[in-house]
Amino acid sequence: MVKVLISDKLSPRAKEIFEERGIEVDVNVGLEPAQLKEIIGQYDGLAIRSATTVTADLLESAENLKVVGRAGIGTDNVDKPAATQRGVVVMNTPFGNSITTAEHAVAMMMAVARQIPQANESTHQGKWEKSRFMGVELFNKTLGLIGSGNIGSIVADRAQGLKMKVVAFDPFLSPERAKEMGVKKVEMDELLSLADFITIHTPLTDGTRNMINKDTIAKMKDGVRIINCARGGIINEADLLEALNAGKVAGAALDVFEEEPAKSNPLFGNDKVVCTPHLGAASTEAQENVAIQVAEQMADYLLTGAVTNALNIPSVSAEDAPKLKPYMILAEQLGSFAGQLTESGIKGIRIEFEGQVAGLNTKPLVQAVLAGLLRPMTDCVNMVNAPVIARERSIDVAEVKNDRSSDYHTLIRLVVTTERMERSVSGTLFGGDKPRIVEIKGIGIEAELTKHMLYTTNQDKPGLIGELGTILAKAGANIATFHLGRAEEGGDALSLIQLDAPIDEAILKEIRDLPLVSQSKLLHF
Ligand SMILES: NC(=O)C1=CN([C@@H]2O[C@H](COP(=O)(O)OP(=O)(O)OC[C@H]3O[C@@H](n4cnc5c(N)ncnc54)[C@H](O)[C@@H]3O)[C@@H](O)[C@H]2O)C=CC1
Ligand SMILES: O=C(O)CCC(=O)C(=O)O
Repeated sequence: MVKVLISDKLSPRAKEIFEERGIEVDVNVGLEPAQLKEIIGQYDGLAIRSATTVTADLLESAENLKVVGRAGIGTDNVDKPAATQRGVVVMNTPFGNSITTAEHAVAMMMAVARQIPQANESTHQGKWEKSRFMGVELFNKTLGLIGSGNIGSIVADRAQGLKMKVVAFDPFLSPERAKEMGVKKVEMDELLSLADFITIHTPLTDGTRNMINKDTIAKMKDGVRIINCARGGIINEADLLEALNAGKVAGAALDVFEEEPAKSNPLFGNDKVVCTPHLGAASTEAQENVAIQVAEQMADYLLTGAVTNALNIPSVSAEDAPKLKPYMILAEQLGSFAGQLTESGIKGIRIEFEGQVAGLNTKPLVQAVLAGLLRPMTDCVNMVNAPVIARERSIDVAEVKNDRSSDYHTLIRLVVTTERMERSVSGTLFGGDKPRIVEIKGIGIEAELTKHMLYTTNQDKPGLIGELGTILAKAGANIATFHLGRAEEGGDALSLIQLDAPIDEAILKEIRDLPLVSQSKLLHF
């Protein structure tokens, strides 16, 4: 019998749905990691919220596990690459708690504007401190929205109802969507300088971790108020505390913390800080929505193989699957390569299929490219919803097929046009099933994309390889493979270096500071 464990507090509807579908369910909330590891081997499915952390170590003991279902949005508590490697589908429920979380952000903004929690506590103590609690109005103030996806766009709508002006920074926000939302699309620095209130609605990724720090706070208006109902770790808590103490930041409202559960935190006890214990999604309605949705999705997958809202696998029919499998990996890698390098709004992409691949069902491949491309920007993208998300973000997607082969018997080329540039990347299959990159920005290069890749563009001049090697050796970073390509002798060149382990930002900076280097970035696959 199929067996599921619910390891976080979910609405009882989830258990009922599993049971109605003939699935055995255990509910065991609050397990220590070691206890969970001990029992996880019995289960085909694991239903969680944010308290359970699904690590590579846990997955090693999960020999029967087929699906992890997150009743909620953020899946930063799940090691998705490790789950993918073990063939475990990771699903989330991308929309069930968006309204509730947006409402919490608005409530937190009001609470910090009028010091409601502090005034509440004082009044309960019988102090009647009318003059202590002087607030500010929201009317006519500028709200800076960082991240304008599902939750951010609802917050923008509600804030406009309160007659606030909304400016938004989101690399994926198109001018058309900004207009539709009634917000002004701005760059990050402009947002920081304009906003009276700043609210964050991005996932926690390598790109957003520590985004609000000493430097970004310095660019904010004096007396700014900051709201974070997204994820801890996006705001540097030590830097925020310093800015609160210096009076630069007038108040902060935080639902999420660097370390959760947050039992102690340097910001606790600070009179300018309003805190809630990760309550963004905590409404009866949202919890009912996400519990029902996750149970239905997991039951469908476990009983019929149907896939909805999966973050790490494509939806493909059983017949096409074996033929498409190596191409799916290649397509996702090409998208991910371009997505990780893209730092401005994408206007359009063109996917060209040449030779053998042009004769296959390329629809899932387009979806795989899009999912790879959009994943660095949003937790919610999967092979199924990637085209919808691309459409919502006004990204034009064009597909070109040519069954004649050129230099390679089969080739996928991705061309991404952003607000600033056009970038192409192509790949083929070696030996019928081994994905290889064969071209980047018109420059020929042959490389396998593995877990940690250092991508560098530079001028083709003697000495660079030695300098790169020296920096990496000094940092103890082992080079597994080294691939080079150049447009012409002495011209633009690039390298893809496969590393055994990631390198930190300081080493990357050293590489970027080399006179011959124009760009260097660590990519993960
Ligand atoms: N406090 C709570 O209980 C809850 C927190 N969340 C958090 O809220 C986050 C956002 O949720 P949704 O709006 O549903 O996700 P979404 O995927 O619809 O929107 C996220 C947006 O952030 C943008 N983004 C990514 N990197 C960015 C960057 N560096 N700068 C500016 N924008 C960037 C993306 O382009 C995207 O538009 C989730 O990832 C989750 O971590 C979600 C639900 C409940
Ligand atoms: O499940 C919760 O309470 C948290 C929800 C959340 O953070 C999410 O959906 O990303």
